[in-house]
Amino acid sequence: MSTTAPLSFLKGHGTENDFVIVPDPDGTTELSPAQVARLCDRRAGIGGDGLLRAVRSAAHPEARGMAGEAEWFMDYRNSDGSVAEMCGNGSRVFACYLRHAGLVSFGDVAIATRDGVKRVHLAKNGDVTVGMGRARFPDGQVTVTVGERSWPARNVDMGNPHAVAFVEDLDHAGSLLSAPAYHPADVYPRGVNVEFVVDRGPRHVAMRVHERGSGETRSCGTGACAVAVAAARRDGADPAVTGTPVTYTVDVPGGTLMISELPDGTVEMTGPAVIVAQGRIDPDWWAGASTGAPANLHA
Ligand SMILES: N[C@@H](CCC[C@H](N)C(=O)O)C(=O)O
Repeated sequence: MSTTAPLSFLKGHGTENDFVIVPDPDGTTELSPAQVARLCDRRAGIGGDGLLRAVRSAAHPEARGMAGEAEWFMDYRNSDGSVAEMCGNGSRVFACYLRHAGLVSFGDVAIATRDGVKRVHLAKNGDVTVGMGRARFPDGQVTVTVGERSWPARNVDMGNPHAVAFVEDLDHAGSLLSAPAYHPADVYPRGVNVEFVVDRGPRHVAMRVHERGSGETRSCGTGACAVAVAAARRDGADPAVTGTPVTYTVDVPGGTLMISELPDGTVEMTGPAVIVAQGRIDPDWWAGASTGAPANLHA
């Protein structure tokens, strides 16, 4: 069901991965892919790399089973309206929204996501730490290509799929206006997020990312985790073997994330998150957005 009622919204970002936030506690504002794309449109809408709908877990069929553990479900969508399993930066911004709205306090909060319950810690200095779960390394050799250049990529699953390519220069990834090609073509049946990585120093890397469903973004939390664990394995570091955590500093165009892999194999991500604005959607514009009237795209 699509709503025609005016919506309230907020806008927030984590290391400049930015989101439209739609509070919908009772789960009555189901958004179609076209409506999400309109809201995320940077010229004809509010603008964002993605959208976070905040629904009580008990009120959402995908989250009802997690309601005992996590009161709130993060219904994440990419800016093209597609659904993704998980969004790392989104989970930090989502927790920040819950605190901003007075729904939780600083400290620990559990959030239901399509990749299960995530434990988040909200520090008073603005940093937000998320327990991202374990990285998985699906089998398969992958090659990613941009223009004339190709690189071997590590296949990393952080709840959502990532291809991590170590490159000599981040500029070699080009403009990233379109999605990098990958081979074999059937390795990611539901698409993939592609990270390009260079070394900056000991356990310090920098990356660019092309996100499935959103294009190039200025940060990707699941991507930074995938990059950190891929870099650790490349560097011969495995906390499960040594029994000590391994931490990488990951620079993204929009800031810096700290990623730690713990001896139990779980990954933690720490970085800033902020709410920057709130408001109401104009009902006339929303009626047009809901009926599919043409938006003023790329005017
Ligand atoms: N920006 C996100 C990832 C969002 C989902 C991704 N585009 C996908 O389709 O898997 C993050 O911070 O993790």
